[in-house]
Amino acid sequence: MIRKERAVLALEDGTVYRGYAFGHRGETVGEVVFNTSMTGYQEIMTDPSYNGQIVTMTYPHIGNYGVAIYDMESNKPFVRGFIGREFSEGFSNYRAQESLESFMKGHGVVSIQGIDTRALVRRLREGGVVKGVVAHRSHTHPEDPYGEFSVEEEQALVQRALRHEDIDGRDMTQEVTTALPYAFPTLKHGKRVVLMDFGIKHTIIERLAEVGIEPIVVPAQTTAAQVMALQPHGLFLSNGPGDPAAPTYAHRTAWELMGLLPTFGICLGHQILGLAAGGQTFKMKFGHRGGNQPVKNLLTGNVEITAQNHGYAVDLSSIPNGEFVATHLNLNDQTLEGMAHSRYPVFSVQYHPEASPGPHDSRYLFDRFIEEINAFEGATGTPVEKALSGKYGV
Ligand SMILES: NC(=O)CC[C@H](N)C(=O)O
Repeated sequence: MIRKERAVLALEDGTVYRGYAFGHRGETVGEVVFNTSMTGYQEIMTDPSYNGQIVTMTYPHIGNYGVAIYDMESNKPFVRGFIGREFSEGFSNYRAQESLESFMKGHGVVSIQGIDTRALVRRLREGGVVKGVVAHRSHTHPEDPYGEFSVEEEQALVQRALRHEDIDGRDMTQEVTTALPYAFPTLKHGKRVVLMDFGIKHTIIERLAEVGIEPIVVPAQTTAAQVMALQPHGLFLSNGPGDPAAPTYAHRTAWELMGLLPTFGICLGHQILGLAAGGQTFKMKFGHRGGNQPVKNLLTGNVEITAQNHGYAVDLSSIPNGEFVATHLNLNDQTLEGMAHSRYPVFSVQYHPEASPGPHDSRYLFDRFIEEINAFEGATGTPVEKALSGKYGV
């Protein structure tokens, strides 16, 4: 009989799931969320937007194609922990260099498998996301990693989850943004776009480069004056972790630049545009995380199947004076998925048009961005006059 090292997942509501240790041996705490993608575990783990979260994959078998260096969305995993029904120990993929477990061990990702992930996801859907602790028995009882935790020990882990700081209200962009600006070299000379890095995924940079954009990636705290000093043709606001209401400096920068540059925002970047315009965001019960979220494009009437990863949404009705209008809606719960400024070439989506992992239905948004940049450049007058000429609005 193979003896497996024990582990538990203890939630702040007192629920304890007993399973087996996987990945780096230790103990971890974070917000427990679920993702319904069937593939893309590596991209999910390395997406900085998951900073502070422990991700449960609903698909029951994870890890069988290993981990490949080309599939990194950033330089390391940002998930605080990973939960699966069953993780593969081996892998079969000519592109891969290592197994999921060796990747997790190399980067300190504490994980648990062998729990009833369907029951866990039902709980998160019904009660909303909660904080939780994943603890490996080998961490506290190295002499007997195969034994059970006592009820007292499990209750202490529940208390640890309860005491953990909420994501709500926390500015986490500071933890993931680049320390220094850097340029992304492209083969052909392209349009210069300042990319505010709140926790950028590499695939977004690649999609921008593909349409002829040369991004200059700058730290989240960069001011509007510093952005303009780079003489860009456009502005991009990236995805990122945490509560979008917290990084108020970013709302100010976005507000000061509104109308001066063609602007595209994705996910956290979309939320920041809503907040910059005086609107509000709210925390959703369990968010949207997966690769098959249906979104209606209100401009074309098409339905796009989209990749998503967010726990907050913009309340469009809270934005004063109809500054932004809805362009995309989620067909599952009717929340706002995209908006455009009523006068300026400024638009954004809550979902991830770069996918990775996910369908490619929404890639046209990158073409739209370069079209807006080219049109803005071709127009005459001051930046505000160009933006106000009305040619580039919805
Ligand atoms: N992917 C993202 O940019 C996520 C945005 C934000 N942290 C949210 O959870 O809603």
